[in-house]
Amino acid sequence: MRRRRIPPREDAVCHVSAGRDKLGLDIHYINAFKGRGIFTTVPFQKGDFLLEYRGKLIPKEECERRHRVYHDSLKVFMFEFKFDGKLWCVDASQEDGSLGRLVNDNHISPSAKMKILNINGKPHLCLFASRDISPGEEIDYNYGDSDWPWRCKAETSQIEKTVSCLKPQPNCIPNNDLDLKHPEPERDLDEEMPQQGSEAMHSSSVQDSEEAETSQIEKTVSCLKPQPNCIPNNDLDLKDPEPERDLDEEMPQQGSEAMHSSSVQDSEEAETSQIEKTVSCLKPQPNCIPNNDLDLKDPEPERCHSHRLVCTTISSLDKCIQCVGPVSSLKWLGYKCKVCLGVWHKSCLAKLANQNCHQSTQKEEISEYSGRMDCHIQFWIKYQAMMMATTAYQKKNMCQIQSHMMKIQIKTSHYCQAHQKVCYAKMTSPKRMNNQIQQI
Ligand SMILES: C[S@@+](CC[C@H](N)C(=O)[O-])C[C@H]1O[C@@H](n2cnc3c(N)ncnc32)[C@H](O)[C@@H]1O
Repeated sequence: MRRRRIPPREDAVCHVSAGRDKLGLDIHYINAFKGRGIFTTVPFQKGDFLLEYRGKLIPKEECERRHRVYHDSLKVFMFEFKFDGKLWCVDASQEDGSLGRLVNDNHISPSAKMKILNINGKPHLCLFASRDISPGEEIDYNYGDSDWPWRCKAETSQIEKTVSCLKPQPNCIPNNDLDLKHPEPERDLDEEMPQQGSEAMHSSSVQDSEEAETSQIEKTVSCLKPQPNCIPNNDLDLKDPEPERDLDEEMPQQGSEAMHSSSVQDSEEAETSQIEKTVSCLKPQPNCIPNNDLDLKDPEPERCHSHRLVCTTISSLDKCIQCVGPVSSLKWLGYKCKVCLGVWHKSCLAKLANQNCHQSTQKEEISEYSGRMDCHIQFWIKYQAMMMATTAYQKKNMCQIQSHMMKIQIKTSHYCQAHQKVCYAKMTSPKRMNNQIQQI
């Protein structure tokens, strides 16, 4: 027997107002690449309200500010849209247990469409079924026309192979470290029933209010999708609205292109080269490795059988043990052994690490040396490796991601959540960030 259908708009208002997700939906871990997704446990009819993309509603200026400080892994949770002639963003980067933020992209045959509903004068991003959906199907929608890294089948299949051994990621990761606030509270239900909401899409574009539901909105709103990894703020330019469309229409094409901002890209490029060096130290780690394991020239081997290195400012009078060269007339940043007080250039240590990298397998080296590495260096290496993995991800080099994760013995499935926590902590204080890295 067919269940009585609640009018979709009414259903949406009800759930939005209550600030809760609908029954009949569940979080599933899919794989290490795609992460989690939302799946149905009951059938849904075409047009049914499914979910609200909940988060913190922020104006354009705050959205731009967060773009500057957020890591790419957080930016994907920023959904920008146009409403009432202004640019808004729902920032769902906080792990708050809501389902909408976990809905994945599908630009080929999505099961849902995003629309903007005006509820009590405020915009709400709501997903509606774009076709009948059977139990067990994934809810997904078109994030918009962007160069989303995951939209490459070859890559995906490669990842499936490479990460097939990884354990599933936990469904909902609470993040207590966030200072971000929750979305707006409940709204009234006694509004008039609109005929349709605007469609919205994830990415750097925007969606408009119901009264301005036009095809243009659909383009701009396409960027509404949980914003792609690195969408520069200037991608938020709004275009003129298009005429309304109902849920049965095909998904609009996204107007804005999602791309990494040049600043982010540049800094990552720069970081990468340094990281390359740093991570290389994960191999036969010279930093804090006993002398007999390395070719380090130790000035006083009998007094220091195991270097304990810290990254610190070195006096201009001290010379690097490895190259024995004067550095500069000023203090320099390098590594000092807390036991023998020997000092090394970072670059010299990196070279040593590279020299030793073929002596044993990486895994053996990590397990052998990681226990002896100075905590400070562990933080640094882990952080750098994570950043490097992020760069690899953005460059669609999945093998490299695997490789970097292996180096620091973090499973890819755990990497995302660990990284997210570190990024949040970084926004608040360096100490917090260090604590997070330490917990990895
Ligand atoms: C808004 S989040 C969706 C939830 C995410 N899967 C998770 O577990 O947190 C967007 C991120 O999910 C992943 N994603 C979304 N759609 C995807 C797809 N079709 N294939 C692979 N990854 C996808 C990407 O990593 C993207 O940055």
